[in-house]
Amino acid sequence: MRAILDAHPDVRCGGETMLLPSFLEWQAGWRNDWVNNSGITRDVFDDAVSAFITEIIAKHGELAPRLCNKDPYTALWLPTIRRMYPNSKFILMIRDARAVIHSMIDRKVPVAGYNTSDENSMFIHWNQEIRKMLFQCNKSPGQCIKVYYERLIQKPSEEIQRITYFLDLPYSTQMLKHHELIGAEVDLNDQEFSASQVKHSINTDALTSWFDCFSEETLQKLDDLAPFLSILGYDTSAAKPDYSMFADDNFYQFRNAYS
Ligand SMILES: Nc1ncnc2c1ncn2[C@@H]1O[C@H](COP(=O)(O)OS(=O)(=O)O)[C@@H](OP(=O)(O)O)[C@H]1O
Repeated sequence: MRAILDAHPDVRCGGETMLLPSFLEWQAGWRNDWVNNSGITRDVFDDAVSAFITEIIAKHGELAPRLCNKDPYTALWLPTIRRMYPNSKFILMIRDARAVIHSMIDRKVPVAGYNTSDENSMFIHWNQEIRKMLFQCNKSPGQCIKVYYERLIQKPSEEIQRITYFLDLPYSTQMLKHHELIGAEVDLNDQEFSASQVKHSINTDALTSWFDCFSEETLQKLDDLAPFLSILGYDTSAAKPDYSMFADDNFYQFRNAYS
């Protein structure tokens, strides 16, 4: 998603900072003490925190009319970020937890809170995190949209138009060709875990890469471990679900209040 946005002439996301998720967690821990007679009010602390974030985002790449940042799970801090950046907009990327967890295990992506040697606990953790992020996103109408990975890769042009409309940006066909702009408009850091895939045009290869990778026992317990999977419209009854419904023209008409 961030490479697609980077391909827009007015946008610069750049690679993951790998720092902001830990920084956001750290600053939250200090907030309990702001009324400790030190004179550091919430506003003062917000100014200091946002100054740090702005410097990192602005200076870790080229300046552009629109700056963006992509780091995993920053949506957990949506209320704090919204308060500090009232004009900010958020894209909550949603993907089948089975694919997310398979990706973390297979690529050995270290994400805080996930124990890659216990797949059941990973589904439970995903469920907790997505619940919080959906709740925050739903409480931010006009400022947060949900984008389903399974729809983005099957209907890229429609989804990208939806995203640019939400971001109040002109649609750019360059966004469909991010792979042709790597090294120019799109800066790609080979340290990023998915760099080898991002180099390709938008494709559906990763849709089914998790098939046959989980134990039968885990797959049968999914509705207990991660009830948000079916709330979000994923078929938990099949070992090899059909994702074509995410490409339906009326996909958004059938979303429930949460999804
Ligand atoms: N061009 C293109 N088309 C379709 N899908 C693509 C593309 N580039 C990356 N990907 C898939 O995105 C998954 C990684 O996303 P992220 O970069 O956000 O992940 S990560 O934070 O680095 O883990 C990762 O999923 P998995 O393969 O399941 O790990 C990638 O395959």
